[in-house]
Amino acid sequence: MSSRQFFVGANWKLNPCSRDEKKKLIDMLNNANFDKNTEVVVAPPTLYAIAVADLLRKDVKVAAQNCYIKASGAFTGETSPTQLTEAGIPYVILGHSERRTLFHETSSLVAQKTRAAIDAGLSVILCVGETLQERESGATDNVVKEQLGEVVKLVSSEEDWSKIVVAYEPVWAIGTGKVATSAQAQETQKATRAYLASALSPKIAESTRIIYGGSVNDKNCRELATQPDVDGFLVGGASLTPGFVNIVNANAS
Ligand SMILES: O=C[C@H](O)COP(=O)(O)O
Repeated sequence: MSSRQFFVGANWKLNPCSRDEKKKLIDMLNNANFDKNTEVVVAPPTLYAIAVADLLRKDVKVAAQNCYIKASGAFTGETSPTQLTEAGIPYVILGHSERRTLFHETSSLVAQKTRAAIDAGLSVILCVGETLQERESGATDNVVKEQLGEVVKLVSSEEDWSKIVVAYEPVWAIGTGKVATSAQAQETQKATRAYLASALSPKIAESTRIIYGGSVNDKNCRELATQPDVDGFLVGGASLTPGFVNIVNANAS
C-alpha cells in the first residue's frame, strides 16, 4: 500500500456563472463528510478564487486554473503566480489540455509556468495526456514523457517535486463520458512513474502523486481508485454535482 496521500481536485473550469450556483457548490462542499485522509482542492474560475477561499471550510484548499510565468509587468489579462501566493491561493492547475489545445500552450511554456509557480511558493497540479489519435497510434507513453520531459529540464529537485501533483488526463476522456478503463489508467500512470524514476529519481517517483482525470464520476471512481498508481482524481463535470462527495471518498474504506 502506498504512503502517498489520496488527492481529489475539483476543476470547475468556466463555471459557475451565477452567484446562486456558486453558493450552492460551496454549501455542498461545506456540508459534506469528507474522508480525512484525502486532500481536497477546488479550482474555481480565478475571479472567484479569493471569495471561494474565504467561504470554504479550511480543510479544503483552493487552486487557480492557470497562471503566467512573470510576477508582474505589461501582460494584459494574465494572473501572476506571486499574486496567487499573496492572495492565499496555494495551488494552480497548469498544462490542462484545454489550455494546450484552445490557448496553444506548448509543453515548454507549461514547464516555464511550473518553474515560476513553484518559485512563487505555489503547488502545481500538472496535467498531461494524449489525444485519441496518439493513443490509437501507440504514442501515449511518449507523449506523456515529452510533456513531463520539458518540466524535468527546469524542475528536478526532490523539494520542488514535492509541490507537484501529476494529473494524467487522456484528452479523449475529458468531458466525453468516455472514461479510461482502470487498466488503461493504471498502465499509463505506472509508465509515468517509471519515467519519473529514470529521469529524476526512484524516491521522487515513489512520492509523487499521479492522479487520473477524464469523465470520473461517482459510479466509476471506486474501481479506478483501487489501482496502485492512481493516487486520486482531477474531476471536471462531476465536481459540479453532489456526486463529487462520493468521488472524494472513493478511497475510504
Ligand atoms: O480537469 C478535469 C478534466 O478536464 C476532466 O473533466 P471531466 O471530468 O469533465 O471529464
